[in-house]
Amino acid sequence: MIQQTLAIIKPDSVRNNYAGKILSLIVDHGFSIKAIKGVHMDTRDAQRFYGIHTGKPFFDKLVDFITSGPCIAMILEKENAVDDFRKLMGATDPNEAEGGTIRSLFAENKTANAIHGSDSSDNAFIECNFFFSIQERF
Ligand SMILES: Nc1ncnc2c1ncn2[C@@H]1O[C@H](COP(=O)(O)OP(=O)(O)OP(=O)(O)O)[C@@H](O)[C@H]1O
Repeated sequence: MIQQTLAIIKPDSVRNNYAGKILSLIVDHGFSIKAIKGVHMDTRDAQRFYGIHTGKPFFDKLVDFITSGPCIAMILEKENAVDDFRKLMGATDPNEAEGGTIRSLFAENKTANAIHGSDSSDNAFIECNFFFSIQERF
């Protein structure tokens, strides 16, 4: 089934000049970039985007990090996009990420971990609409 997912190249990747390499990996793995834009989230945006993690011990650090610089937000499309992109990202902690994944190659640590991808098709729809106005539901 063709799906869309929301990806964010996080501020550490932009700062480290890894965005181009990450975009190439994404395209080489068969994802079409349907929409793309630079975003610099403020604290309110970040608290809303990561609302599900409110109250967790890492929440404030996560909000500080994601607002620390510009990101690149994208809608990616392909067959089975949500799960396939999670595989391409690798585990949240780069020390546990499988070789060849974006996080194994480019993440610094569990907070500065290079990339975000939606974790379900329902969340993909919500997250794509957070950054872009989309009509069609995949
Ligand atoms: N135990 C933790 N310590 C520090 N940061 C964490 C921890 N767990 C999650 N995070 C941060 O919160 C983000 C969202 O957590 P989540 O569990 O949704 O991870 P993920 O699905 O692998 O990553 P993402 O949502 O960014 O795609 C993670 O990417 C990471 O930066």
